[in-house]
Amino acid sequence: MSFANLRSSRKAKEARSFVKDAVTSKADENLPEQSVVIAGHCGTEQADLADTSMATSSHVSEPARIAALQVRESSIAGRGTFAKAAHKPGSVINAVKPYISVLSTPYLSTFCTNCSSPPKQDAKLKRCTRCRVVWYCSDQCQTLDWDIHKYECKALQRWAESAPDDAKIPSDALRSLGRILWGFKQHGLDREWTKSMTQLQSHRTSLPPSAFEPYTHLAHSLIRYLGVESPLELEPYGVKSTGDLVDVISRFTTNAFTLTSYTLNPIGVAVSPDAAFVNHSCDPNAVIVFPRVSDKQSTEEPQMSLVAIKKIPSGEEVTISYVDTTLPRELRQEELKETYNFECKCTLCSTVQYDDPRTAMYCPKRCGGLRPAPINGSTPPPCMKCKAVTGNLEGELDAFNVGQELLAKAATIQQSDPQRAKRLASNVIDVMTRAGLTPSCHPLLAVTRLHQELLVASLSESPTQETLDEAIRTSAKYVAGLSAILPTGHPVRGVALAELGKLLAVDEPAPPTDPSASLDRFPPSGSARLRLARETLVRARGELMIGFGTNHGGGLVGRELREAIVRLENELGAWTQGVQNALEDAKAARPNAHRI
Ligand SMILES: C[S@@+](CC[C@H](N)C(=O)[O-])C[C@H]1O[C@@H](n2cnc3c(N)ncnc32)[C@H](O)[C@@H]1O
Repeated sequence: MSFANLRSSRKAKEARSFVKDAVTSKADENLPEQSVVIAGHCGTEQADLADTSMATSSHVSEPARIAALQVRESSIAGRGTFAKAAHKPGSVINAVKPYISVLSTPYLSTFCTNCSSPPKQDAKLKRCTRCRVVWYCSDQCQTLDWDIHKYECKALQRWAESAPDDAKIPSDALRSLGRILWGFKQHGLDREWTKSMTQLQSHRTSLPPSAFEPYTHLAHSLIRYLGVESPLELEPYGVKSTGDLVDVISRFTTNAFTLTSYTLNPIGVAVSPDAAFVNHSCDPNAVIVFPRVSDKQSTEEPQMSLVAIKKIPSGEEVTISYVDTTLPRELRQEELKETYNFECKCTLCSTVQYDDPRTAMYCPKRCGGLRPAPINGSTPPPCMKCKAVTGNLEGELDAFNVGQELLAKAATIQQSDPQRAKRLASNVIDVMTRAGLTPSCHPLLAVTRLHQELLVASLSESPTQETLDEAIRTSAKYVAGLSAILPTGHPVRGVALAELGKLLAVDEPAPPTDPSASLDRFPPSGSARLRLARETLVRARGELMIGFGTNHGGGLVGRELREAIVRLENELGAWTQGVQNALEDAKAARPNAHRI
């Protein structure tokens, strides 16, 4: 069930709330200064929305972004991107529409192929009537995409005619490569578009043997998808040899970004030379996000935005992470080697991190200290505070192995059998927690995330108090784990906090009749819960203003939260007002009571 549905159930209750007068919103007082008028109890909704779009449409202008960055030789690797001015956390260093973006197959009918937006409210996407594969939110988006889709459309139809039933739509990689090559043909081989794309790094001469088979397979499929029958027919695409074809594929795999929805769900692939010269660090000073810059549909979306999450002095190299930085060193290194062909030597990777939260366990004697997770075949590391060593090494190693195995299993069946996946996740969490893993330790953090997603998805139109509270507790554990690893303002942290805040703000289906009984339990009930929801949402919004860019108003999630905070303010006001009314009513009914 979506948060939107849960929110609408809260709205129904608001209509029944016992407010006497309009309640003044206090949300403004706690929101960052640059935020504009908040849609509130008075003021027309239209006027407020206009303000919002004005504040958020001022993303980086063309001259500003050219002035902001410099690409030059880097001490990390090859070419790197350097800041030409100082940046604060939340500063949008660059925001551009990618050269190509492609939606993953499950999202083709839910997002527009041109602007990656979901349909406007009460509207539907329109499908291309010829290939019946891609969908658009407007005629304008369809027209703009036609330059490339005119080639793609025929290729998709041809592919479907000969493909088996379960592969009627080519993979994301194949559709992306098709768009890159048609781009070369459409723009011209001597044009800026093509030149920028062919300047991107290729690993053709240093590909590991493990890449030969997938590359060969992709090359064959690409030739079939393009519908070419002889090598000569590849020349208009700038491909004159097998080596050229390997270059195209390698440039794509080395420089592609995951296209995400505004809440960070992966929905496809994007490539842009404007972002491709940013090197990797496991402790980066910036992120790439797709925040949705304006509340309005825009053909300029998706805006691929490079946002500072730490202070970046002028002249410093800008870095992002190519992989999930909540993973421990070995797993990050494995993925970087496999996909990007390098060994990371950043500080996090090259120095021994005894206190790395990604591998932290509690002291076996529970003295309050932490210790690194044991590794198969090595002496178990002692607690860093009291030096105690585990007496249950085998049990702990088992917990890690079982955790990793069951995480993979639960992830595989999460769509087909969510109930079983939920039970599996819950059991694994128990095993790992009993073994002493901290909430940030891998794979406990990953299983907690999966469990939280499954719990939220299973909340029905009328969730029970028990299921809602369990979702809140799991969300809180996930936020705690993330907060130990990611810096303040990291967009993943901001979105996780926003999810927790929204869950806390959902109507309690069956709150305890005596609210004082819930004072020391988590989550609390009644007004204490609403206050916690508000605090969490305000904190989330502060972090989103960094992670999705201050100029972007914290992205669409940040802008949505601003409205959620106002609604909560009103409701909290209603509680206070209601209690006051009740006290006044009681006093009026007993005029002489105070004389007793
Ligand atoms: C998206 S490109 C980044 C720009 C690249 N340095 C260039 O000169 O075009 C990714 C490639 O850069 C190199 N690279 C990026 N970050 C690196 C790092 N931290 N250590 C080593 N190589 C890195 C790797 O070869 C990787 O496949």
